[in-house]
Amino acid sequence: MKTSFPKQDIKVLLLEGVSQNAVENFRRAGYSQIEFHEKSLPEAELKARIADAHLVGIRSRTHLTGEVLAQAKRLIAVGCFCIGTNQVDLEAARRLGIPVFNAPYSNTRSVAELVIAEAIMLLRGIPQKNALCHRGGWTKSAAGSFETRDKVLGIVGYGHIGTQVGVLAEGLGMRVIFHDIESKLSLGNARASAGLNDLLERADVVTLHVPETPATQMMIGASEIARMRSGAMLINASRGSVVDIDALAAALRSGHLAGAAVDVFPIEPKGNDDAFVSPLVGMDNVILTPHIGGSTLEAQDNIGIEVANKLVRYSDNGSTLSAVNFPEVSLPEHPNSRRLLHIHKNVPGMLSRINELFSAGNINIDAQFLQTDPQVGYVVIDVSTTEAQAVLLKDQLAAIPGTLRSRVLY
Ligand SMILES: NC(=O)C1=CN([C@@H]2O[C@H](COP(=O)(O)OP(=O)(O)OC[C@H]3O[C@@H](n4cnc5c(N)ncnc54)[C@H](O)[C@@H]3O)[C@@H](O)[C@H]2O)C=CC1
Ligand SMILES: O=C(O)C(=O)COP(=O)(O)O
Repeated sequence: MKTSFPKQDIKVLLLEGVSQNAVENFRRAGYSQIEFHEKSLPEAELKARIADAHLVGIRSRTHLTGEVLAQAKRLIAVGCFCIGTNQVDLEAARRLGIPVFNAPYSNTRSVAELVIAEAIMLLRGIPQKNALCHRGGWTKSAAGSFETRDKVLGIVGYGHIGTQVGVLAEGLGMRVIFHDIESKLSLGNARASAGLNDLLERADVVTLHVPETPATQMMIGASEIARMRSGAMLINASRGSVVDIDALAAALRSGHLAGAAVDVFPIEPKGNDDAFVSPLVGMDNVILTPHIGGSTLEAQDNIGIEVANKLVRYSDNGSTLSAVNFPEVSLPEHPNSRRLLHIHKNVPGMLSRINELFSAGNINIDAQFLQTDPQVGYVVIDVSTTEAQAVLLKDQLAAIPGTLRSRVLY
């Protein structure tokens, strides 16, 4: 499909070492201006690089704040090559008419496998035994070592990852309980707990799989940790903001908790050359991993394809299917029509003002797709007209008060 704005002029900015599959997908789709960075960029450089980018791809480390997005004058869409979208100011993006996409499933199995491996390791006391062996020590003892069979695994956040952890844990013979703010179908023999406190009081191992939201910030603080069973273990592969890390360190030091596995931190290094600092450093009974829950080659390769495809589809066709902050429109192609996009504030009378333009110009609408959310309306209009007339219509559409964006797609 030949787009009205030439694809070779569309600048794609990819950060944080997203999979080369993404680069290849963009190239295959005809995009040639691809700027690739292995790391996230310091804020000043990010603002400079994003200023003329049309599509940007990030992972969990790059913060697209309202201030950064305000610099991105040409940005048409954001791709989060991960699950979490808390690093993007989704409201600011929506107000600017910028849809944000992510990969909601591709790395979930990788996280679930890591969590199960960690549960086994923690229950056996392997982190401290391993550390001691490396220092020339030897603790051949069964004290503090347990099988997973019959132990209670408490899952906080029973979504895509939490449910998979539950299924794998039941395969090992664990008893699974979960807590979620939504009512959820139990898989296998898993049972909903009577609330977070009930789960904390009953579980031998607690694992966190909630997104970062205002409600989950510091969800596990000193008083929640105090409720956990003496000798219990905590696994956090969700977000660093969910756990009060100082309270966790104190509980591990005092021996109230026997161990922990932590993959995500309140402050994480920008890239592999930067130092990692945490109150948990140096504790033998803690497994520390550098936010690699979703970092397997399988997951990253699939995410590269999935998110690049979503960005290409929006850029080529206007489809916003599975956008996380935007009305979702999935569109068939009408190659013999011209396609116009109009993104606007969702205020009364907008559609009639749009349609007046077409009837005034005596232009037949071949197809029209509209979706709204409380803030934004997104309408796609396919019309039989010349390119020059489509450009004129785009300018007229842009002049309607409340317009956020208007484009001729092809
Ligand atoms: N360590 C890593 O590399 C990775 C970390 N993650 C993190 O894991 C999180 C979870 O991922 P998914 O399971 O795919 O998300 P999901 O959206 O499928 O599941 C999250 C669940 O948490 C529940 N929830 C939300 N707020 C809650 C609250 N206040 N209390 C209790 N439950 C609550 C939701 O209802 C939902 O069922 C992501 O948001 C991301 O932050 C995801 C992938 C990789
Ligand atoms: O998918 C997520 O939400 C993750 O936390 C993984 O983030 P990453 O792509 O490894 O920076």
